[in-house]
Amino acid sequence: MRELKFLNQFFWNYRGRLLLGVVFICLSNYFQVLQPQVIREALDLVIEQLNNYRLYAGFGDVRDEYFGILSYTLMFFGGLVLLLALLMGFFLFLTRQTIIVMSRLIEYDLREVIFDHYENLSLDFYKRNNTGDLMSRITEDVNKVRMYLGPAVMYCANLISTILLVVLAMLAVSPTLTLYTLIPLPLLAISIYYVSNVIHTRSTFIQQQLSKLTSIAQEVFSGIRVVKSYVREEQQVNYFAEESDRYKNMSMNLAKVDAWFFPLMVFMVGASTIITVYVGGLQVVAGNISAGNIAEFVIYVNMLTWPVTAIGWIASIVQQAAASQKRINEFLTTETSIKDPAPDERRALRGEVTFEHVAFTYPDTGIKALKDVHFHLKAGEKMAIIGRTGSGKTTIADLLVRMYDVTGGRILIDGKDIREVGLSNLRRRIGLVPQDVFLFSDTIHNNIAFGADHDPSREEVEQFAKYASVYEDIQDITLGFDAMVGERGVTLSGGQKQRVSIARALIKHPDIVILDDSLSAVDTNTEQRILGYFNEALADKTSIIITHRIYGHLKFDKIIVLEDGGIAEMGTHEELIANGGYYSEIVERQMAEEV
Ligand SMILES: Nc1ncnc2c1ncn2[C@@H]1O[C@H](COP(=O)(O)OP(=O)(O)OP(=O)(O)O)[C@@H](O)[C@H]1O
Repeated sequence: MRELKFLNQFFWNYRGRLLLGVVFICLSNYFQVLQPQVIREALDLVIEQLNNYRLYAGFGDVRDEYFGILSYTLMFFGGLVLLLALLMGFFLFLTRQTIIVMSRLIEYDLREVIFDHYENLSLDFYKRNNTGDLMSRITEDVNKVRMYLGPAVMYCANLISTILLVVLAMLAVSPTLTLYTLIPLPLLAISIYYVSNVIHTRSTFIQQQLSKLTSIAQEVFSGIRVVKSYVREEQQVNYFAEESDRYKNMSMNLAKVDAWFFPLMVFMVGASTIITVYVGGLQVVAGNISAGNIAEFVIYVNMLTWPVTAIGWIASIVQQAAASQKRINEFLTTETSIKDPAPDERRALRGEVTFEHVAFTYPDTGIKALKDVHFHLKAGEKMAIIGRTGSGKTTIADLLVRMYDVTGGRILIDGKDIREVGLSNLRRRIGLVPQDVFLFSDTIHNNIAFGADHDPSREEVEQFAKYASVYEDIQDITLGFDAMVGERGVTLSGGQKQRVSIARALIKHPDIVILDDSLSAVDTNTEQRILGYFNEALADKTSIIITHRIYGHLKFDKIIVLEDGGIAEMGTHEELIANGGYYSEIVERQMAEEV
């Protein structure tokens, strides 16, 4: 329950609504409790009038008069009960409008807080936790917490005020009858609590099985090309059927327990009613209470049924909410490992990059990705990083934008340790085109404009698409720049995606550009055009190009060859050719391929 304390600040923010909600629920219950009293009065009066009516059996006129009074009285009481019901309903409406609306507002705030926190967490957090888990905490767990914020709070206030008002009204009539009537109710609360718990446990398993089914289906449909080409349809159907069967059995088990819920409730309420009628009857005979009081008590018992049943239900909701809030808090208390020392910093970078004996070990796997990497790039210089797969090239790019912090040595930009410069400013000023291109499910225009700090015009977006050599490709698509990409849109080829991603990085007007293997899927002519832009428009910008291929079109000031996380070769094209190492090997291989 400690976990739920976190939510008190949200209750405090909406304290006005909460307080009003409690007042409304008390008023609603007050009018509800008046109803049985009116009914009792009506019943007692009817009995009395009936006796009188019978008494005047021989006196026609007086009899008729009594009959008139009786029907008038009944109508009056009927109207009164209706008025009370209306008042009760009106305040119940206001209760829901305050407490349930409050819970929805808190749910919204909570989601925003979690989303905002998620976004600020570093990449290693995302590597440690899978996306499904992150999603379920922000959706399902928040939903469960919402049940506590709204319904549980409302039913709890309802429970307390109903019990208080009803028991006070009952005690005013007969303490003995009250005691007898209330005996079965704690039993009802306890049994409902147990049944609710069993229902909850089984529902959780069902929920898990359902998400398993969903992910199986999703994976099969996403990988349908592989499934079809390996003729594995039947195998997948069987697997799905097996899991589906398990889901069905679990649901059947739940249905059995569910079936107990209402009979149990009806049984307990029935027992309470019988006791009331029996003990009440004895009291009427003894002259302690009136016959109308029995009817009044029977209505009270019915009034108490739902709130008492709700005890078990509330307890179950609170338990689930506490478990969910614990999971949410786990992430909310996770601090980002990448701190921003100057969030408000905004300045251009000159573009001087220095790696001083940089070492880096991935935090979770312990893989030593970089060892003693040492180089210096003057502002405006162009550098290529070449190396076998897994040699640490991407790691260099990630460290430069502080996706991770170095574990040894330091990285300087314009002579300053990057851990001391503004993180957002650093990322804003570096245009990184990552190796695994990701485009949002949005229009091509918006995907490119995403990179800009301002809201760029169509002309500007088109201009950068031209620089990235993807303009003509986009023109060939029916909707052009307004075409959607992603799951429900056009499918761009690997090379087109890479170039859209380059346009997105360039529209930032970055001071340092890093291309991480971003030209691997483009042909030589296109590559030539893109690199032409680097030679001309970006001539004074520092550029780092990670590649498996040698680009003859761009004159690199420095080329480094990485091997097992360390620099194996470093120099200009001519120097490295003269060296006769890995670099000259690929140059030779590439030349042979081109021939
Ligand atoms: N997020 C990560 N967590 C743990 N280890 C990682 C992570 N990313 C990369 N590695 C490991 O670090 C090493 C260097 O990887 P890196 O991606 O920098 O290589 P690369 O030279 O860019 O390879 P490629 O040319 O295939 O893209 C590899 O051994 C890789 O397995």
